[in-house]
Amino acid sequence: MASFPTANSAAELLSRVRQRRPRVHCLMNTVVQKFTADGITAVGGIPSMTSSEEEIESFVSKVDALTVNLGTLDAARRKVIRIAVEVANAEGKPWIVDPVHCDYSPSRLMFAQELITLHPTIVRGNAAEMAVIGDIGKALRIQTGPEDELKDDGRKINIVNGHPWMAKVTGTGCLSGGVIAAFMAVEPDAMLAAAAALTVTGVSAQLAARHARGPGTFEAAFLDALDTVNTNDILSLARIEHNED
Ligand SMILES: Nc1ncnc2c1ncn2[C@@H]1O[C@H](COP(=O)(O)OP(=O)(O)O)[C@@H](O)[C@H]1O
Ligand SMILES: Cc1ncsc1CCOP(=O)(O)O
Ligand SMILES: [Mg+2]
Repeated sequence: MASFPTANSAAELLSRVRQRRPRVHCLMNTVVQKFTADGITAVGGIPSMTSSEEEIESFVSKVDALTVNLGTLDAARRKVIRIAVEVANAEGKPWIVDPVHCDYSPSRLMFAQELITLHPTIVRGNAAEMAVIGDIGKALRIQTGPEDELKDDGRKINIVNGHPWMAKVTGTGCLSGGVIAAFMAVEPDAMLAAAAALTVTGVSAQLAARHARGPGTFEAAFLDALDTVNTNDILSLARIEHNED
């Protein structure tokens, strides 16, 4: 029987990420490449970021997990994403899709839906994006927001951590996709991995908010907290709720 995520499993998986230092490749929008890479590094992973057609096959072959983010999408990145996903699938590597702004553009929505037919491990978006995405097959569904809702074939989990300043910093959702990929690299159960990743980011945000004055100082304090968050912080602050319905 599948197990349910807990504060203990989140803390254990964070230790695993820090110990194993998984490699995560990010096909990331141009706005938050630096912030996403910094978040992955701070939590203990090793990011790579190229979108070059010549290099993508080699890079995906070298990493442990892949993040596909559809922000600032263009024709060249669509081509590279298709190659990356083919390599990840052929090599059995976990990958996550973030269908950024698919609710703004029919063309981007169609591309997101095309990717979903290729069996991503996880689809994560905000409420507006997840409202239009439709059927995601057997992928783990994550809708982030004031509460993060995670749903697979038998488990429904809410993570009630985080801070409103996360919504005032561009790219916290994109960064969460990178951190989730780092956790998927060390834990095959996508629900346990993603719940741990979102608990760690949410608890880190709460710790950061104690030292910040607004979104600007919060952004730096959040990266600091991803680096220093520890088992005690997680055990005392994690709010992981199991839903029966
Ligand atoms: N009001 C809030 N309170 C707590 N956490 C939040 C809040 N709004 C967003 N978050 C957190 O910020 C991150 C990004 O979520 P969201 O804003 O839904 O994504 P996106 O950046 O893709 O729009 C998630 O980790 C989520 O938990
Ligand atoms: C990550 C992010 N957050 C706000 S704008 C942005 C980039 C999204 O790119 P696009 O405008 O092409 O959706
Ligand atoms: Mg987003």
